[in-house]
Amino acid sequence: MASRGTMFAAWPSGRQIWFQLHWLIGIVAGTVLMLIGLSGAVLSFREELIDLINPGARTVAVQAAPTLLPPQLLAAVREQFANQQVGTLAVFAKPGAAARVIFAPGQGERRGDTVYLDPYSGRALPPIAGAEFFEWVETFHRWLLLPREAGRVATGVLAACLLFLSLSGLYLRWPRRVWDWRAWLSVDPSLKGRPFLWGLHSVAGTLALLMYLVFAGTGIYWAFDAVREQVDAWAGEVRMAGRLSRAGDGPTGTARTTTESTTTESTATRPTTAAPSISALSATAVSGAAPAPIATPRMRNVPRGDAGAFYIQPAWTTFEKSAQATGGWSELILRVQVDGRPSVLFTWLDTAPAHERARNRTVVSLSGGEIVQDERYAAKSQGGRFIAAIYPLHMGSYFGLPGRIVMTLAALMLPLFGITGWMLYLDRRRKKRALQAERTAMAAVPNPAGRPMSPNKPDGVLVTYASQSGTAEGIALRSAAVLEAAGMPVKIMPLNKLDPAQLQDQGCVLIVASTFGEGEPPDMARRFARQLSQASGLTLPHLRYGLLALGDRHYEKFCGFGHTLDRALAAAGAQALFPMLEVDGGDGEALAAWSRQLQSLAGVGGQVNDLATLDSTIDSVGQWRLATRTLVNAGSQGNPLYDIAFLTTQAKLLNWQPGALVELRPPNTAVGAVGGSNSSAPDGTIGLAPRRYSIASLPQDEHLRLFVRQARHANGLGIASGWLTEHAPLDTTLELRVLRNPGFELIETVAPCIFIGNGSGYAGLRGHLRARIARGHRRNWFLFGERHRAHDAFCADEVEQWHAQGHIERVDLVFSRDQPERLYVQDRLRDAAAALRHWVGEGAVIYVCGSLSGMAAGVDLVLEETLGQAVLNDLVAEGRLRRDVY
Ligand SMILES: Cc1cc2nc3c(=O)[nH]c(=O)nc-3n(C[C@H](O)[C@H](O)[C@H](O)COP(=O)(O)O)c2cc1C
Repeated sequence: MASRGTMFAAWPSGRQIWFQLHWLIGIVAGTVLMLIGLSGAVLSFREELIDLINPGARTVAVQAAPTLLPPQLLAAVREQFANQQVGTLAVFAKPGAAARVIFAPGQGERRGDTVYLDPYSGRALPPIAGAEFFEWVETFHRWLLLPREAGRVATGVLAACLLFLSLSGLYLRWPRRVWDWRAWLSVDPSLKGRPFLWGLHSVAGTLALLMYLVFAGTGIYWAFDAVREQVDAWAGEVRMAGRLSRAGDGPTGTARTTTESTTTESTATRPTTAAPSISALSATAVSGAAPAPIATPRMRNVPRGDAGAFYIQPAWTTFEKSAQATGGWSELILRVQVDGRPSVLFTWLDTAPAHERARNRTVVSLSGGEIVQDERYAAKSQGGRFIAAIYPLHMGSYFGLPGRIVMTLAALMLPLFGITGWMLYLDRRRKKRALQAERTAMAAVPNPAGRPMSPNKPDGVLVTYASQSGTAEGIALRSAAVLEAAGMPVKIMPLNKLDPAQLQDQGCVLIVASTFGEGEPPDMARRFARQLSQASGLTLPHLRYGLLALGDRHYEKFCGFGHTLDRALAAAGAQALFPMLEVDGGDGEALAAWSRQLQSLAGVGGQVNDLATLDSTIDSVGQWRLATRTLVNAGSQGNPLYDIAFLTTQAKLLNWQPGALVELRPPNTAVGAVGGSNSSAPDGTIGLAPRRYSIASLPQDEHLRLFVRQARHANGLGIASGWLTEHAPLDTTLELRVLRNPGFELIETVAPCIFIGNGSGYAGLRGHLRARIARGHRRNWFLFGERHRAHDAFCADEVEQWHAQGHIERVDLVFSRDQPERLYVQDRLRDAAAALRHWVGEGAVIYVCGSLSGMAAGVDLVLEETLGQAVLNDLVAEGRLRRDVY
């Protein structure tokens, strides 16, 4: 058993570690990032959406009269909202644009109310709808609805995760043809399954990479004080005390627009205004240390003044003069500062600002009306401008509307990522679980012949695999199990545990290798591939090898790595046991060919059912109760055939595709019960290896039905079939695994179908027939063989009834021993050659289920005779000849 230990994966390579981290972080953080992306997309057009919901609520009809100036507006506010403290007042030069007041928050409130004012009269406009929703979205986007500090760190960590995912994703998808744009940006829509998802995921990632780096970088900047301070310091942006109260420029600064600043990119010049009337407000109304109108962590303790309570006319006049001297303003926010010397802070944009955060800040003393600070965007250093651009870069508004659209699309793509990433992960997990089950099954199988498992012995086989997502590994494991079951000494190990030089010691090696990237080896096999390409003096004259290459024909280099291996082994003098087999997706025919090769290598017959379903994948595993068991061929010359039904209490298990298989492992007691033993099992099988049967029912039947032929040997009944048909008491509960059977699945088509089979093969055909009938497809031809009508016509009643009802167009039941000469399915098919050609000409799909040697081989021959090899090849290539034979 020592050789089994080598089945487990070797130490992962650096690339595999990156991959593991990528999906781990992707799964953990990706889900929240999806929501952050969605909320960001909603916020990016918040202003437009609010205007859409509230048409005209933030603009009034343009009048010839001048608009009120801030002192007048504040007076109007004071009249209408006597009990409220004004936090900030925003005014806009754009004609008709409403002014906006944000009041200081009340006790226990996070944010004060927002009121829009008619700029001509100062009258409060009706409240706008939807603002609260956007605030909620913003709270989620910036703090995940957590308390601010904790939320800020949490979003910062998520931003760091996004950065990691973007960079590791870039590394993992780095194409070999770096200069070919297609390698980076095209995804073939004809790909299916995992390759398609992978393509979508990586191409979308490439497209959005730059935007994600911006999202992540800006997010990290806002989240962590230390980072921000460091970046500010590099940029030479030293914060002055007064700067702490910058309106609308909080540390996170994003999406402040509705409440504190504006995204308007208006270049409108300020309209002509009349001389302001002086507010009658008294300077004695100073309210000292009012709570911060809009508290941000760093602003919390800075006292604020109630702007409405101050006589700000002198300060306004000074500001006006100063701003007009440099061309005027397009929008401004004013706030009274009472920490230290009372002053008014004007945060404002020029008439043609570079972007929404190209702000100027002017602080004017309240008492003397002189300028205390005047910080102009135009005078900022490169570093200062860079810091100011962080928010517009995050929003995309730095590049105007196109930039905003691009960033919004990138944010919307985060869910696409999350979903494709999750799908890839779930697919991988499903495969991993299936593989784990295979490994466990392998580990449980005793060495049947009791021989030492030395692959170095001439009759020993080394099975090795190169797999990215588990398909090749699964096939390798099942291949090894099959060879073991046939009594061959087998050793299995992944290719990353092998050194090309080690092959010199092997007599026979079977390799199952998939292709990844662009015709490249899977990650796990890169080292081996590199060593092989460098091993110029490698000679392997004693080695015989069989190669199964997995790939997808939609890729330019179909089975590229398989070909690389094949060439290298041949060049080293190794002998191919058979020409390399290529598997495109779940190509049942290629796998059946591999199965036959395994069978001939092992020198056994009768095990092809296990082999032909090498690429099966598990749909479900669950407990089923053996409910009924009926002998359906009493008096037959053949072995007894039982119709067996299982029931389950778990409704979710009632889910499979027609053509699916069920796998069961008889309990240990079955060996004793049927009187067999591992080593003496006459069919070369090993005791408790799993057995597979076609499912004859559909999920809507609410039971799982099998037709099981009881195997009889000189020393007793077959272990599984004997247990199932005779020894297992009714109501026994056992675990069944339902497996997909890709090579035999029903094709969804209105084209005609021909169903050919014999014996217990009826089970596989019955599921298909039932499904076709349920879907209203009547162009079905059923051609089936058994021995005697008197005893073996177990399916005749229902099939003839379906025929009479018109569900099956043509039925041929062939009873081989009911007439003097033996007559089989293939003979009837030959007689019906003209009809066969006609049906195939109409696009028919042919399903064959039943015995391999007796029936399927004969049917193959007739198909070739009747249709010709070329048509037969086409049928196989198009997946129109589907077989489940054993
Ligand atoms: C990202 C990616 C790249 C692939 N590149 C190729 C290729 O270049 N040539 C090819 O024939 N198949 C290619 N395939 C298809 C795989 O080889 C195929 O799906 C195979 O069954 C995977 O087996 P595994 O699960 O053992 O890795 C690619 C699949 C993916 C997901």
